[in-house]
Amino acid sequence: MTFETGNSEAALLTPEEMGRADKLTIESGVPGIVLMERAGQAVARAVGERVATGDKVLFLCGPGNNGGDGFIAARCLAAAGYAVRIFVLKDPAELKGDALEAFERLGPVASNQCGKAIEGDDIADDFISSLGSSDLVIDALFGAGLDRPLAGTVLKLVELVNQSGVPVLAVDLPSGVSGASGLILGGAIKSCATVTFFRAKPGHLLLPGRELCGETKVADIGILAQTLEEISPDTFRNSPELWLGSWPRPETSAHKYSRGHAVVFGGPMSSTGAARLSAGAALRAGAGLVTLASPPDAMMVNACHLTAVMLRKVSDTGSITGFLTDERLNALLIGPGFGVGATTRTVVEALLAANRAIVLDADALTSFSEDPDALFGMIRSSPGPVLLTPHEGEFSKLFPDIAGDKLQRARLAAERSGAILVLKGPDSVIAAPDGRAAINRNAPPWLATAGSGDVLAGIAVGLLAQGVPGFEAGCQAVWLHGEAGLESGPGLTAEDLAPALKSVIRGVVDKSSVGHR
Ligand SMILES: NC(=O)C1=CN([C@@H]2O[C@H](COP(=O)(O)OP(=O)(O)OC[C@H]3O[C@@H](n4cnc5c(N)ncnc54)[C@H](OP(=O)(O)O)[C@@H]3O)[C@@H](O)[C@H]2O)[C@@H](O)CC1
Ligand SMILES: [K+]
Repeated sequence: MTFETGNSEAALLTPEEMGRADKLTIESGVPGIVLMERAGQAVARAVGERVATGDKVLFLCGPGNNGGDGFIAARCLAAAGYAVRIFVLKDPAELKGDALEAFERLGPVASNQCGKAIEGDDIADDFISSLGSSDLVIDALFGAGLDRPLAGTVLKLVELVNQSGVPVLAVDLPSGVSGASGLILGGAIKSCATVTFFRAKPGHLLLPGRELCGETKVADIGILAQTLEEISPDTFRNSPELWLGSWPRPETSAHKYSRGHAVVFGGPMSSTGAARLSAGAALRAGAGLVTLASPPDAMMVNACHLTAVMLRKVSDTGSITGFLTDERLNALLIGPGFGVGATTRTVVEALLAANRAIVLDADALTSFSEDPDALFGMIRSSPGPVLLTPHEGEFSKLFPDIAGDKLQRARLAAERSGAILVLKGPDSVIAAPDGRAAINRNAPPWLATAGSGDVLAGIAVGLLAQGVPGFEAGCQAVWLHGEAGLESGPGLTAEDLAPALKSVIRGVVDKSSVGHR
């Protein structure tokens, strides 16, 4: 993979990769304590945006460098006139390296305002009384170095902070949240804001971690973007920076055939709406033409509801194969409302043999629950890009033995199936067999409504028809779908999404046109 500017801006770093960025920067001549100063000062600025001079700010500082960032911020805020109180987890005599240096830089603040959060196996009384009267808590217990579940008195401490109702600002990550996976290890701080450094971490975007971060701010601490070339991260925030370069911008001379022809395979008379939702979305996503391929019994009901989307009768696999001899039909979608069973498996096999870009959704996935390997074998022999768009239920049927966090599971499933995996949900993950993965965060909860997935699959096939590569098409589709959900607002139904795409696409086109006018 070439590491381009967009990738750099959208890159997410695991705690391990962040450690490498830190190490490379230190090796290039920037001392660790300088990075810690910048990190601590960024935290102090974020505090200054939330509480006023004179307010009581309580610091909880852990034994590592996360605690060190806390000491720096505490020194800056004390100097600025805030009523700072610092509680350390371990005896300061046990601090090492940059964290020790940061503690020493506290000077007189250390002797006047510092106490222990834990005495023996109990939470210190002094901490409990200070917590109740604080205006803000700074969680500088654990960040990237969290390596086991919170337990014992530390867990009690975290629970006490959460129960206090005092707002919390987290340094790097809310303590207890894994930066790599967003999972909660044992228990975790619930913060209203988080300040992280250089680049966000997967745990800031994946649930449940994302919900505990509050508003996440990424502070520049002087680590250069070039550092990423060495690290070559393969996890990204799903945002236009990642895929704007692949956005399908029609040439001035474009005609409808040059913008691709998507085909959506629809189901029987009793379930035709899903495929129509998909077809309408494919057209909105920019495919030049969209045809709904309908079984004979559903022709009338489809004909009554379609206008710009074309209709074609296909009665069996033979007539589908005949239809696909038209090579202009370059992207196919099957699944929404199609029906589950042997016929679906046969049609999917024919489509995968037809060497087109394909989206397999809903019933097309469920039909292979008994024998997913048969599907993966066919995908591997199909030269065109294949997108699988399961929700969690469909995923667990196709990949019953794949466990782990959402990012790991999507990656493993993409590798096993040979397809681009779009694992849907409030934090959808798009993963490619080559290891790239993107995490989406713009989907509002009101997108969880009947037909919403059919629209997503339709957007994806519309983008594939325009020649967008598989991974980017998956990322673009998920992002556009989320934005359309935001644009439509609470109370939306799936029918609202395709119309809402119009202004969303205008926004992307405006961004992608910069420099092209
Ligand atoms: N990288 C960068 O570029 C920069 C990084 N910076 C900052 O450094 C932070 C990372 O620092 P870090 O590596 O020292 O780890 P950190 O999060 O302080 O925790 C380690 C300590 O926690 C302990 N511990 C762990 N789990 C525990 C548990 N469940 N329960 C109890 N204890 C537990 C563990 O203890 P031990 O295993 O030794 O008992 C160890 O002592 C990073 O988040 C950011 O804030 C900035 O300064 C700017 C530049
Ligand atoms: K923290």
